[in-house]
Amino acid sequence: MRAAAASAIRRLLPRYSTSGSSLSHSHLDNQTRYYFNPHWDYSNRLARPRTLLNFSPCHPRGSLPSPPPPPPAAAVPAAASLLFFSSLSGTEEGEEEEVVVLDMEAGTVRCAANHAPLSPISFIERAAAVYGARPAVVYGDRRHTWAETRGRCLRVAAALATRFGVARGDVVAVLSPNVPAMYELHFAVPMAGAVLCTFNTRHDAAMVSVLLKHSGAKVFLVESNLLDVGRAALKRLGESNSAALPVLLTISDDTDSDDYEDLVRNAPDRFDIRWPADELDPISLNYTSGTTSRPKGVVYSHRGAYLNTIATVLAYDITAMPTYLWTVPMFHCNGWNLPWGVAMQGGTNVCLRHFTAGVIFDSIARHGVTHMGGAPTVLNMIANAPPADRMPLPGPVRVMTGGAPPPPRVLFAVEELGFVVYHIYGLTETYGPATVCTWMPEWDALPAEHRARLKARQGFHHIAMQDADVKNPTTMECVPHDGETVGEVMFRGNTVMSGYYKDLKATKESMAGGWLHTGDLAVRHPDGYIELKDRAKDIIISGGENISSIEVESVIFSHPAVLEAAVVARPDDHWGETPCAFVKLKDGASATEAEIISFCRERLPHYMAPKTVVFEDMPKTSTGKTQKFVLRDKARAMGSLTKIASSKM
Ligand SMILES: Nc1ncnc2c1ncn2[C@@H]1O[C@H](COP(=O)(O)OP(=O)(O)OP(=O)(O)O)[C@@H](O)[C@H]1O
Repeated sequence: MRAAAASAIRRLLPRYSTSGSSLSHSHLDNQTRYYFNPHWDYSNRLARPRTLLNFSPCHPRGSLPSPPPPPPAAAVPAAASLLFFSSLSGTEEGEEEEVVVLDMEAGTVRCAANHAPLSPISFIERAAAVYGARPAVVYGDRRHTWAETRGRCLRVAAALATRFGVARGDVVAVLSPNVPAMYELHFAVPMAGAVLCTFNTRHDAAMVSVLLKHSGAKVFLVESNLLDVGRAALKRLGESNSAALPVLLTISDDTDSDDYEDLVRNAPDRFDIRWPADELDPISLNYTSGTTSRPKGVVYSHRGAYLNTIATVLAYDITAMPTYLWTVPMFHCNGWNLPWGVAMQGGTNVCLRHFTAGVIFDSIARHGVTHMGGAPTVLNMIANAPPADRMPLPGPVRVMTGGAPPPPRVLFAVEELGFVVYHIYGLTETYGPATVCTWMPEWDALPAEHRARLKARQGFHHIAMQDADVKNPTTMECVPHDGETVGEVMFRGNTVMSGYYKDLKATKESMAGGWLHTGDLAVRHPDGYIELKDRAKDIIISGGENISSIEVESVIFSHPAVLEAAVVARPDDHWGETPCAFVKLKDGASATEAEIISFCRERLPHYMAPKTVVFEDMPKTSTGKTQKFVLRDKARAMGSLTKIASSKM
């Protein structure tokens, strides 16, 4: 629908398809012209109209003309509301400025002076003005200031628009690790009025071609090390698709053979940023991790991205001019909004193509990193870094973790090294971070293990999310705050996605009853904190008892020989299912199946302890999540434990 709306806007107002608007407001006149207000239900004559009219400075105070009577419903042209939205985006030189009368006894208005569509583009505009000479992007020997970065983004936007015909609402796809171009595209693509779609760098050509087709990308930027995948994806797309293929552009460290640098070098000198016509215009299209199913295309708006950026920056205590180390992939929920967040605070982005624990410690020492992020696997990597790779931290380093349940033992271990962990939880559907485990100062005095257990809880919604709750999905009643009753986590608010791309049915289903249904199962503690127990798909039901795989994993993680653990259901003829643990041991460590099982039985009710333990590497998504569906398939293939045992007898 939004695509249809966008093309209708283009037809109605050709100015938006070419140069964009300049946000200048020069002409105010006495002529009053009314537009239909999309917020006014014309079929309901009792609804109080809020009128859009031309502002006239000559109207004496309190004497704005009374609004016209509502037109008959049939007379409202379908395009009227589109005209309304587009007219709010600012006026060109010589055009009229429109004002919405909000009323408050006919004294309040919405106009360019007091309303602009919220957009993260404004963060880089401000960063260039305030922090212009300060470093924005560091990558190897490369350094760009904020003034340079803003200029480069604008030139890329100009080149995309003028050389490749990228128009408002077009999708620009990117397959790249965290190199400077990937950072800049988070601003350049929205500046061109287009929608940024970043792909998971671990996808194979088949998946990339499916996503290219689904997204309808017009331009496809691929980092040089991923060119084989990119080219193979385009080849597959060409074989299965009659539509025009996206233009392929390369991103390379070798600036001489880099299409991206060519865009920067050969862009037109002048380009007006295409600010969103409406703050709900899409800014990005993010495919989910595909942990439980085929990735879904989640649409973010400028408004949601703006709000979630501010909320994330606040939740994570990012004050002015931080140094941020890029260990969260920018392709995942737009790097948890922090390409925009670091600009908001005029910080320095330390970009990395790949990293190990050694690279992390080295970068922290070299650049004075103050903030970084990472899934619990990254924390685990830090906690288990070989002594030769470790370096003392130059100061406190704040690490935001999320994306998967952080085992308390891992939280404990990284905090021992001097990191300060912030635990956030969210989904692609909530622009990444949606809750934060808000830390209470009185908890500092608790024993370390208790602190880690408290920090492993997911907490409360952040300030931009209206509400988070744990509900019975059938009755929609809230679960009691008893730390035991399990329900589904649900969200509502301004940082819930606009919807699934091209899938209105799935969008409506996901938001049934006025809440976003997450599929995550949780309890609420007496202090109100939410604690995740499992994904609905991952819970194990054994002899009628629900077993939280997260709880069993936390215990296995606390075994000194264990590096990683994941627990899934193994079908069982007698119990229905039994817990089956997949375990990866630390280098040089050893443990047997019987040892792990008895370790768990000493710390958990016996029915929760795994009945099977398999020692092997974990299959992972590139966002560091264990692919439990792969492990479930393996456990299923093992067959019923009870049957095997009884046949042995
Ligand atoms: N802090 C956290 N603690 C526990 N689980 C978390 C945390 N953060 C995220 N998650 C898990 O990650 C999920 C969101 O992941 P994401 O949106 O990246 O895609 P996915 O759900 O893994 O993929 P798909 O929906 O395609 O299966 C949440 O629903 C939750 O299960």
